[in-house]
Amino acid sequence: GLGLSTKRDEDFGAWYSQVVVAGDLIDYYDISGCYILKPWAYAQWEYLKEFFDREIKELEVENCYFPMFVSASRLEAEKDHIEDFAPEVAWVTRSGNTDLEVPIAVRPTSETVMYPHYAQWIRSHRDLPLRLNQWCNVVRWEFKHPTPFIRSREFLWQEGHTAYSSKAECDVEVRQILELYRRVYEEYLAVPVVPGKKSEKEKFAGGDYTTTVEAYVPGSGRGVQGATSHCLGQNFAKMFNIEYEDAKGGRSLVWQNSWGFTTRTLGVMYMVHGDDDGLVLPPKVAPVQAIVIPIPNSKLSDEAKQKMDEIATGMCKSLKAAGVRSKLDNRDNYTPGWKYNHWELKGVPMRVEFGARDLETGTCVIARRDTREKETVKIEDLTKRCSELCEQIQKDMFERARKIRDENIVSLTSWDGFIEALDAKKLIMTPWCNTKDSEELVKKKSTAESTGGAAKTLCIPFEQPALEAGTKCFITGEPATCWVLWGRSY
Ligand SMILES: O=C1CCCN[C@@H]1CCCn1cnc2cc(F)c(Cl)cc2c1=O
Ligand SMILES: [Mg+2]
Repeated sequence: GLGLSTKRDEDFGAWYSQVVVAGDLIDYYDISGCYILKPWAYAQWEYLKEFFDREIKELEVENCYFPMFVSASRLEAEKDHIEDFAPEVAWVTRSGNTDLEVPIAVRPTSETVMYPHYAQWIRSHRDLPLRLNQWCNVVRWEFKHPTPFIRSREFLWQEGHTAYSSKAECDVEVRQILELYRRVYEEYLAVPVVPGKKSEKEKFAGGDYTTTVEAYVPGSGRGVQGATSHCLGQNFAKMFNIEYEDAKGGRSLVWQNSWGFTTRTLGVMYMVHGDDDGLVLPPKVAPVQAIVIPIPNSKLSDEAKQKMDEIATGMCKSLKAAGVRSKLDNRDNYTPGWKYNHWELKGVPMRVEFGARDLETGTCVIARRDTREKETVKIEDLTKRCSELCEQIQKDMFERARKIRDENIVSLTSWDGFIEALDAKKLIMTPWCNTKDSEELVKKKSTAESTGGAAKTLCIPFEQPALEAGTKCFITGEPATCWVLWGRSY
């Protein structure tokens, strides 16, 4: 299309940087790693937020808001918790021309902001469970190459922080939230994900275990962590002395979870579904699902043109009434061709073309953005057809992405072919002994034997293929205890 000068399969990174601007999602900003989320992107974030917020409220989570500033003393409450994160903490050191006595950190995540107050608020078992969530921004001064939505120095997210009196309750909630993240990806973004458990090396070190939903980006062949739901165990309860008087009058530490998803979700969707003509939005998150474009021609009389406009306006009205988000583009300063290209770049799922001939035949044409298929329908059937197509397109986009994802996962039982598979943009399932050393070894070997970047474990899928007795780990030859998914990742 007019907007993109790089083809997706030519240079995926360059294509992506262009498509997020041509699709009117972001504008670049004069501070590296920071981006402006324009309304077309923000509306999509709101659809995800609306779904997730409604669902967590069903789970009796309450929203709140904590300050974005963290004192150094609190942030450094647990040295080893933050030592490897320290380089990415942003600090406020002065106001105006006056240095602050003590620098203040900008929240990179809110455990150290919230948990001193959890310790104050939770005194008795009657104060449990405590289930709080906040929708906010966080700042992490990343040094890896920034990528819009995928890796930025400030991003929007939700962070849930819950406290229970038993590990069993935590284990249940961790998976309830992870299922909501799976639905965000598979039901809203039409992106297939692999739910699983992070390895000891890849998990959140401050927690007990981390669960994740892992997506696959065909254009780069990389895996990408989609969202995380951690069981923190009692680690933070010990760190922040969050203890309570239990029903038997004894003292107990709480058990905690924390979970989050971010605006990265949108970037993953753009990468998975976009094409050489721009974004391709799943209807569930498309701010406009059907764009109506009347195509008057010069031979038409004024009253005929007027008639066309009235009918097109009527189409939008009845589409909206049927719950299809529609918009009329009857601007007279752009040609139909320009408009087709414009709305294709933005990824609008359906275009309704209404031309002079259609005026006589009482028809219009629906053009699908995902498959480019066109069909002519009677105007009185338009609304019903567009509603059906919203569901059909959503389903077809998901199925197509899942087929491509499944075709790009290979199984290997030895190191042979591992590098070739990575270089062929595949993810790799292998039998594994599940040790930190073996994961270090794969990282080292994949760095040494290829230039495309190291491989890491993405997750130990909850859906485990059969593991025959005596199966060996693909890298150490030790007895394998599970199947694990490897890949290069963002
Ligand atoms: O992933 C989530 C879901 C939502 C709530 N938080 C957890 C853990 C966050 C890990 N993490 C992630 N990044 C961090 C960056 C930092 F600079 C510091 Cl000081 C700490 C961290 C850090 O703890
Ligand atoms: Mg990080």
